[in-house]
Amino acid sequence: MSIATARHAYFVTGTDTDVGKTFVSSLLLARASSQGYDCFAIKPISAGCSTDASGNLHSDDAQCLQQYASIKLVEELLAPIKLPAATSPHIAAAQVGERLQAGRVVGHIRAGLSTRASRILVEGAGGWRVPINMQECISDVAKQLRLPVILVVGIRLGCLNHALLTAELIMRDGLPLAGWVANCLHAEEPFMAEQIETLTKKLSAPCLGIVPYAANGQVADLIDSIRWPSELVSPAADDKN
Ligand SMILES: Nc1ncnc2c1ncn2[C@@H]1O[C@H](COP(=O)(O)OP(=O)(O)OP(=O)(O)O)[C@@H](O)[C@H]1O
Ligand SMILES: C[C@H](N)[C@H](N)CCCCCC(=O)O
Ligand SMILES: [Mg+2]
Repeated sequence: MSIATARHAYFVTGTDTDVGKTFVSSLLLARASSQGYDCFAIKPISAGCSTDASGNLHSDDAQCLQQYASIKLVEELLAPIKLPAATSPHIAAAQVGERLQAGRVVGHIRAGLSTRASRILVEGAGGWRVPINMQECISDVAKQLRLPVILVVGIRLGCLNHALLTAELIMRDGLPLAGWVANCLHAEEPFMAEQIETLTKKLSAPCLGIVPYAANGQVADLIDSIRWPSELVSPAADDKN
């Protein structure tokens, strides 16, 4: 049974590509689903898609997000732009003779956002300043959408600089940083606790969770390691937002 509450939508970015944006988004969706919320995620630009036997492009990220969503979007809303090359979106688009435009990407996302749900995520592509063409970045898409941002920090050497720079740019771009997630990419990481403590002290947004390394890649056991930003306020305020 689903529960109807206020609608909370977030743009999910990361300190880099491969830091766990899809993994953490899946976890948030699994948590929202388990709590009875209607939820889904959109992956507006998928680069590095495989081609199936019928010649159709397939986005692993989109399929993963769809698996944990309680609302199943049609493909055109779930993953509107699919590109074969596993590289920056502007290069992947040029490879197929296309040029992406932030305004058009936003149009696709808005179509998806018109679907009714109370918990929604939009997963970026790579990090905050990844180009989608030579003038615009994925951050311009987030800016036009005016969505609060969730920053996934892949905990590894170098993440402090990447996280602090990204948070600074998100705020300079005028968007609220709704929270950040420490995602443990490795089972063992020297000074992991110290790195997370540093981020907790230096980032001016709440830590939504410390997601442990999942040796089996399963998210089901981890849904209590993370919170939606809306859970940090009282349940009454949550419904009014
Ligand atoms: N906490 C974790 N435990 C175990 N494996 C993880 C964890 N977080 C991420 N991974 C794995 O790391 C890889 C990269 O994660 P993911 O695909 O979520 O990154 P991403 O930031 O979404 O990348 P992209 O920029 O391509 O969208 C995946 O194989 C994922 O399963
Ligand atoms: C193909 C990859 N998995 C992502 N979807 C796109 C990553 C773009 C990174 C660009 C960069 O920062 O150099
Ligand atoms: Mg991803």
